[in-house]
Amino acid sequence: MGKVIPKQEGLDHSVDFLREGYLFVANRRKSFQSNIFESRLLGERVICLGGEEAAEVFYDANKFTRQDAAPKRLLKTLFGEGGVQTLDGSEHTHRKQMFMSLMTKENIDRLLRLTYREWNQIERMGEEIVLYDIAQEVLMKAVCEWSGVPLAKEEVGKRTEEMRLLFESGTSLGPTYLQGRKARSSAEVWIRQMVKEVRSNRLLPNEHTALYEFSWHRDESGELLPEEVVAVEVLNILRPTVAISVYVLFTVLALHQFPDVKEQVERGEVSKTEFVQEVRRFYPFFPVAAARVKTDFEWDGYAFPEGTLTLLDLYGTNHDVSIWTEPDRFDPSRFKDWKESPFNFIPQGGGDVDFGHRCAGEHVTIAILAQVIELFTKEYAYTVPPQDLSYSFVDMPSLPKSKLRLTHLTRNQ
Ligand code: HEM
Ligand SMILES: CCCCCCCCCCCC(=O)O
Repeated sequence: MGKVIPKQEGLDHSVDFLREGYLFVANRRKSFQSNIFESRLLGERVICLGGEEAAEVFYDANKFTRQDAAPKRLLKTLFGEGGVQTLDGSEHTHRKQMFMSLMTKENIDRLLRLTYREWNQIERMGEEIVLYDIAQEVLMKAVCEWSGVPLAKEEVGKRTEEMRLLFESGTSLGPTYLQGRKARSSAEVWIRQMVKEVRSNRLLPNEHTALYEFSWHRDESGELLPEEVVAVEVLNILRPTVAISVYVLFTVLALHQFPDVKEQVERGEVSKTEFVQEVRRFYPFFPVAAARVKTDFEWDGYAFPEGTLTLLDLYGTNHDVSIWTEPDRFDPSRFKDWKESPFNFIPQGGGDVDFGHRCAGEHVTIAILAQVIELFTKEYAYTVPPQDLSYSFVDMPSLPKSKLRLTHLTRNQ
């Protein structure tokens, strides 16, 4: 008889999850003094895990499946139906390769040239700007061009807003959630129309762009993907890239709030990449990853019954005291002698990126944020006027309340 998993009593704690957000799992791991506990969420028994060893078992594809793991409400807004996040086994590996074929160094450099050009075309220099909005338009214009997706000037606002709604509405209730669903169906219609035009040679995107590669991708049996799936997958490139705007805010916030660390970067004592790693570790972004137990197994003496929904605490693992000394201190130098493992630093998932569900866009994210550090330490001068820069651990995703207003933004000659 296996060990009993510490259990949070009570009927259903979905409200607690929404009320405690990023700290829901971490709070209970602390109160149970355990890296595993069970609760009831969304009307079913859920096992919650955290820490490096737990991440290792969570990413074992023999133990966990992604089928029916993501809650329906996230499929209707954030992820879409039938995307790579929901696949397993060889079907997943084959579809993941379609994403990873875009992530070559030369293709990422091409995206960086596009984001650099868009940063340098910000119109409202000198006046007050809201960095969250500006960053989203910069990233949207760049990633659409990178992906071969035509985006007319007059539709930039609408399509960027739709991407924002996809990643902001997943955990909202009521009207915002419905706005998120509407944004998803509108965005999918938009891309599906393009796929039709690509497949009838009326629209000719370049090779090595998402629209080209995904429209012509052959699945394992040599078939083209249904166009609604191509739309979901193209949006799995556009939406997360626009979502990097959240990390852009936290990167500029960190430069502002930790001036001594900013000087270390400017003096080269801390590298841009180390700073970016610490931004991805320190700030809350993706809270948990979800999977289901594939077949009964036992880990560390605990029984995992087939079909059980299991959550991995991403934020809490990046702040786990048994992995990180003084986890709540912003200190990029901790990455100088960091013992890298696929399971102890997992802001964008863990495990293997080709054969597992680790984020396909991690290198893109790091590259874009390193460019932001270059811009906001060397190439731009700006003032951060008094504003509410606090961010909550309850909102998912979380943001500085003011969305980071900047004034007197000018380019250093
Ligand atoms: C260029 C930007 C990005 C792209 C193209 C991208 C794309 C993807 C894709 C396709 C997946 C599914 C991988 C799979 O199921 O095999 C994924 C997973 C994931 N991404 Fe990203 N993403 C990007 C940025 C981000 C950002 C900014 C975050 C925020 C923290 C993030 C967090 C995650 C997480 C947590 C997962 C799930 C990992 C898991 O299922 O275990 N991604 N990403
Ligand atoms: C429980 C899931 C909560 C989702 C809130 C954070 C969403 C960020 C998504 C960023 C990457 C992406 O768009 O796939």
